[in-house]
Amino acid sequence: MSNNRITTATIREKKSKGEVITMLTAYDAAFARLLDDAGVDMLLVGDSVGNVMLGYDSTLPVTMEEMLHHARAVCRGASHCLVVADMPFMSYQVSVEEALRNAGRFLKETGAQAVKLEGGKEVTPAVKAMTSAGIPVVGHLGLTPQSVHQLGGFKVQGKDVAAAQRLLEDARMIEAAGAFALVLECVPAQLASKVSQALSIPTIGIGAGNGCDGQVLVTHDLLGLLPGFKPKFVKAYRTLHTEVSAAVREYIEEVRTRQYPAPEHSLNMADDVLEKLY
Ligand SMILES: Nc1nc(=O)c2c([nH]1)NC[C@@H]1CN(c3ccc(C(=O)N[C@@H](CCC(=O)O)C(=O)O)cc3)CN21
Ligand SMILES: CC(C)C(=O)C(=O)O
Ligand SMILES: [Mg+2]
Repeated sequence: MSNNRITTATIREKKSKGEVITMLTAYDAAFARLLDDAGVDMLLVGDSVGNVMLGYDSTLPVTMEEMLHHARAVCRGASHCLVVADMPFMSYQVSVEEALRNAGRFLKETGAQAVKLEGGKEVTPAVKAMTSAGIPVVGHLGLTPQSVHQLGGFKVQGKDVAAAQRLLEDARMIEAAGAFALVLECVPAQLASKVSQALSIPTIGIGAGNGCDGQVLVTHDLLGLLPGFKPKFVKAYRTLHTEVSAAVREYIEEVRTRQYPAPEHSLNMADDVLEKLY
């Protein structure tokens, strides 16, 4: 571990100092290097890799092997920020033993420094086993996409009194189980603020308002690389899909009209060698 690497302690300290934590998703080494160099605090190898990179229509089909493959690539590209690997659906629900073994694979086989898993009270035995084994854990409450079929769609969570109270209780239990941070996805801003004040560990919001201790976003959403996907909480800081499309159209046109490759892109042999060719 290098000396200036962001650690779970750095992330906890940021909350006590009132410094806002920044987190983005990464799925490959090239993006990991760009985001790391830009100074983001944490990278999440999200199981959203299923939607964003693998063409699935949910996160449910994503496997351990796929997550390990992407986590390895991200860790090769990231040298300063803290890398968190998302545990895929069914890698931590069956038994605590299986959960612990799978969490351990991320630290052993990829270089990730922490894992993230979705859920409240029901996952606290797994969170305890992991943290007892020295594996830092990030929790995830609110809209938990691995439960999309049970939730009945991608909807804001914790809107009524009972649901809000349950979420606050789950948050307390995840903290007590040893998690060092907690993602809150698609919960009312007022509830996310309350949870953030009630916990000593930092909350990291996505669609959870400005009162969280940090924010996370899917990098491809902030760059506008996925035309058509625009939930209310997404801010597209650029519209790169139009840039990508324009660049590729130019390439196609220049190749077809023999403008590319131009002489400066061609590799030549020496004249005396050329003369000896028949
Ligand atoms: N590219 C990408 N970005 C994400 O943020 C993301 C993924 N993929 N895949 C995994 C999950 C799925 N996510 C989603 C998907 C859809 C909505 C959505 O349609 N939200 C509605 C909420 C409607 C309501 O209840 O009011 C919205 O309009 O914001 C939200 C989060 C977040 N995650
Ligand atoms: C949206 C974030 C929190 C996530 O879990 C993912 O990208 O998989
Ligand atoms: Mg996820």
